[in-house]
Amino acid sequence: MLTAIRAELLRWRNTARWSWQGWRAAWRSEKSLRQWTLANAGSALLALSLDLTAGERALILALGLLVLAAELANTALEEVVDYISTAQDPRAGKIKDCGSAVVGMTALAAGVAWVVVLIG
Ligand SMILES: Nc1ncnc2c1ncn2[C@@H]1O[C@H](COP(=O)(O)OP(=O)(O)OP(=O)(O)O)[C@@H](O)[C@H]1O
Repeated sequence: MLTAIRAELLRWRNTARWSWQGWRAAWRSEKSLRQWTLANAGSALLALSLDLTAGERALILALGLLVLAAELANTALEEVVDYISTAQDPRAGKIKDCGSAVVGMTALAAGVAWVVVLIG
């Protein structure tokens, strides 16, 4: 039992380490991740300083993190496409454009949440 718990803790530690590695690699190469992180920090600061309910704050903070997650997934998609081939192909373009649209949709969701929270 103790061995199984130890193995599971080790697995979590490795998962956290590899996730951090992924974040750092994306941070180095992706200007848009850095820009979204900055925008998200501003949004989070605003959400924490305004007189919002806990639910409203939770929504704004969670959607902000979702934008960053989408940007990471988009980066992963782009890397996979370029790893397979850097040749021009409409399917490669479609994959990249859909990845980009995922980020756009999450950003739109965060924007809509802000508008509804502020205006109602
Ligand atoms: N291998 C490819 N084949 C066809 N079209 C491609 C290919 N690679 C990129 N494109 C298209 O070229 C345009 C620019 O894509 P690219 O990945 O270079 O943008 P990017 O500036 O790196 O995007 P992001 O800001 O999301 O990192 C997109 O419309 C994309 O679909």
